[in-house]
Amino acid sequence: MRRYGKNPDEDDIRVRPNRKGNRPRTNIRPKHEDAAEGFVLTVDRGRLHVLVEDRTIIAMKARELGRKGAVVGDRVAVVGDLSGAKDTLARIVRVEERSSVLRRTADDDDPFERVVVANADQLAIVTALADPEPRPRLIDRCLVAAYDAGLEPLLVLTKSDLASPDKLLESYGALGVPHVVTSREELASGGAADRVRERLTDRVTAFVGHSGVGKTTLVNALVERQRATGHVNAVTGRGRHTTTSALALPLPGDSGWVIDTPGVRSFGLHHVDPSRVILAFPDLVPGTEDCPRACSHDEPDCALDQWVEDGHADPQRLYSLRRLLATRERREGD
Ligand SMILES: Nc1nc2c(ncn2[C@@H]2O[C@H](COP(=O)(O)OP(=O)(O)OP(=O)(O)O)[C@@H](O)[C@H]2O)c(=O)[nH]1
Ligand SMILES: [Zn+2]
Repeated sequence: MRRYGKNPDEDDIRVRPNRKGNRPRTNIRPKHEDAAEGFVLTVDRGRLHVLVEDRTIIAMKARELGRKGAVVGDRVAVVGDLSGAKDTLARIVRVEERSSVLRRTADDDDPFERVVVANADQLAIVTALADPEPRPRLIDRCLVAAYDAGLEPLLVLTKSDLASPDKLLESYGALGVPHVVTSREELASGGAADRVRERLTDRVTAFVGHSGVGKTTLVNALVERQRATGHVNAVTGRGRHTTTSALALPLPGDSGWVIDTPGVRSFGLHHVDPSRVILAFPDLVPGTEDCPRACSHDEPDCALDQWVEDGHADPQRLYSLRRLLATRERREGD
């Protein structure tokens, strides 16, 4: 986490080295030098549950944060009563710079984007092979959200005791997305959790999935404890938006974080920029040089068609990219 100058006589404007080595950035020295570092575990009706050292404390946003909110996965600076004792309330005075931001909109016509999880580096997309039936469009939309946010996707296909994963895996073959297949038997033996955990080591992984796919069952197996009830907000009522509060759970032995998110019916992509999605297809990027300005790569003048026809890349890759991009255009519902 960031450190600030120890000498109070130092200039107020500090230049901090930046990893990319370009534009130097200035930072006003923050007021709360004595603040503790915290990690947001969940948000419950405006109250944030924050891990400070080994205690979970309840905190609220300080007014000085303005409209900027803290979400699950955020690294924050907290002041006030940090004892974690009953009925104490600390204040979050700063939200540290995020390494990633997973967003969704309630639906595609909704311009209001919600930050779902901060600082995740992987998105586990949980899909049942049956009961409920897989929804390839929802998977595609989650993939687009992952690529847009710079998260590595992981397909977790549950309930293989009910149906074969072959057909689904075939349609994702060209995308090269890593996958894990689990079944009821493997859940019982612990094998499923072991294999999924291998993919989670030392990472922050957000789990998303449609309701009923077995996400909670799997997450509980991964973290080896029953989740305390009442942490995750439920649907607030008909016609209103579902509260999207996720819950961060540590993996055994501090080997990473699982961030469980409430079941989703849709994954709005209003905010997605196609020029970021193509970055997940580095093999196709050189082919976009002759594209018209602001090409969506899913339009008649797109240069990728000719480029792929000339043999520079696998046509299946372009097909997959187009399929993903098209999920932004169509209505949701399946
Ligand atoms: N046959 C079979 N059933 C499973 C498997 N994994 C989970 N289930 C069952 O699927 C049902 C739904 O599982 P949950 O873990 O509650 O699903 P969820 O995705 O968390 O759903 P929500 O809580 O609604 O978000 C439960 O009855 C589980 O016992 C599996 O691998 N095979
Ligand atoms: Zn193009």
